Amino acid sequence: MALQDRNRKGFKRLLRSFGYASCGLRHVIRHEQNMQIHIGAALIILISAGLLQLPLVQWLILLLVIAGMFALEIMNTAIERTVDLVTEEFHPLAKRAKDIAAAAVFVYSFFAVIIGLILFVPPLLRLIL
Ligand SMILES: Nc1ncnc2c1ncn2[C@@H]1O[C@H](COP(=O)(O)OP(=O)(O)OP(=O)(O)O)[C@@H](O)[C@H]1O
Repeated sequence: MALQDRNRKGFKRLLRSFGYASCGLRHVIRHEQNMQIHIGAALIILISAGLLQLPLVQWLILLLVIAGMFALEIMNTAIERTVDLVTEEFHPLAKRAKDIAAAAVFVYSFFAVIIGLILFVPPLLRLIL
């Protein structure tokens, strides 16, 4: 956002903010392999949920988990870019910051997989057995 826009209010500013956000989103989708993997996984999960006709509450849980995953990956990328802006030299604190941001994604992914198993294994077993 241009610096002089920061004090402006109103619909135009809101629209401009959406524009900047979609620019950031496009960047992450284009340049982050992990984000592409998350999108692929989310599509497979949503199609599977449709095929298994999961109940509404389980759909809502899935959507929340998927949205959280996307948002966390986007924040991780923002932290990576910020660290790169501060230094492109090797620095222990740069490593620490990036590793911790990656750990946040890892922890969330771990629990997302557990939630996925809890939601999908019972209907899959019912289908198979
Ligand atoms: N400036 C730096 N100083 C020290 N270590 C760094 C620095 N930049 C990156 N690293 C180390 O390299 C790892 C990978 O960093 P990089 O910026 O390539 O992210 P990445 O693993 O490609 O993440 P993603 O795949 O999500 O883009 C970091 O987690 C960190 O351990």
